[in-house]
Amino acid sequence: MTAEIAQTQAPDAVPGPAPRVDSEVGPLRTVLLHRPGAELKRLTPRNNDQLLFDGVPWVDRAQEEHDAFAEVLRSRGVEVLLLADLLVKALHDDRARIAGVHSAVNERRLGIDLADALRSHLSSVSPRQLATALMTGMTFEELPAAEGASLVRRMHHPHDFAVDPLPNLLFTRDSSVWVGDRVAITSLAMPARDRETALTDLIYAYHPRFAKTGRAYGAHSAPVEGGDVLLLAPGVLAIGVGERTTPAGAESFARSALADGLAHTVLAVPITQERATMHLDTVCTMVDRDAVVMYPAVRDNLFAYPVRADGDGVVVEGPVPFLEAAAEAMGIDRLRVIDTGLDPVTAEREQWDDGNNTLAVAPGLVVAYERNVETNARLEEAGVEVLRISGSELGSGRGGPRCMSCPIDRMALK
Ligand SMILES: NC(=[NH2+])NCCC[C@H](N)C(=O)O
Repeated sequence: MTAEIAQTQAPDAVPGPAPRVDSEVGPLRTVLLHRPGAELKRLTPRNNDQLLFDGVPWVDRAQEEHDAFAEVLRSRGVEVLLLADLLVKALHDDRARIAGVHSAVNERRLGIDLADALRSHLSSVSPRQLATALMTGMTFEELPAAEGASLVRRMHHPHDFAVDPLPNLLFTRDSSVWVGDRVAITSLAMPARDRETALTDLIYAYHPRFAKTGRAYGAHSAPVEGGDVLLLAPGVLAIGVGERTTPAGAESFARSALADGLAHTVLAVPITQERATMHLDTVCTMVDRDAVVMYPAVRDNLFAYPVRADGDGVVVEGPVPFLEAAAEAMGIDRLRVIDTGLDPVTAEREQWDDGNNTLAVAPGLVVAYERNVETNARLEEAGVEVLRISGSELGSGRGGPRCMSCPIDRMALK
């Protein structure tokens, strides 16, 4: 099935109970992906670091790899929603259009006149053209011709960005996260990704499918990224705190989840503040209801600060060993760590290539990059079924199957 056919089939509203996500591994019903598009063509050796890519991907191949990823999910009965389709649909609402235009036009960069010209241009184009501009960005050379002189236009290089592209939209995990039947619009730490949440925000606000969806983490002030949020079990969240999510982000997310009754325990987990471990899900993902795959180098030194509700406030304990705190909060004897037993160099290489970043389709069934041969073999030895996808190009953005997916509906665990 092509992406084109799939999009025309995605219904605006689905009958039945409201979608919800209470775990990392409950059978996956619906997932949000973003098929990478022209925004990846904006990457050059001069801007790729700033745009958080480690190279310049071959875009056609990245799209093929992504289509194959989506197809693997569909073959397992998962409904795949594509972000661009949802965005176009949402932008049919005038309020969404205003919000979208507002998010794209940066007066500090453009100056008042050019900003006005861009605003009126973007307000006049079709929803699809506006969606493209919002995702792909615009260079100065692509701005509409305008009357009168513009110093800003004259002095910028034609290839400078008037509206920044969003190549990291690919990683839908980070810009929104479902907890129970609510969705939280996150607050992304890096300037290159900041505007992504304007798009997820307007999708959930104006796409008819989400008309009844409530919000979590309404404040979305301090940085919290979805890659740091793990739903270990119903009512139990782990939040990585490191390069992206800050202590303030973890605290306010925890407070709001506890106050809303979406969680009874939130484990704040410090992780090393560096690119290789930018999110908790780069070192640890769940592969079964009581099992995780974890980067061996962090296994014995992951700690957690358990946060629980206490009257109107919270109590904070710890630090305590993560695995023990998690098992206790989850009400199980032990949270198993799949013993990858890898030598440190192989482990480091496969961690970098997102070997620990798996997406569970059901308990004991995960999608993983094929290149992480050793980690995948150990998962299979431990009884986890691995659906392999290729990610030679997708991986240049440093994200694996979990990063590239935002579950919207999972069945309850029995
Ligand atoms: N959940 C994740 N691990 N996401 C990976 C995001 C990768 C992206 N290039 C970034 O640097 O932000």
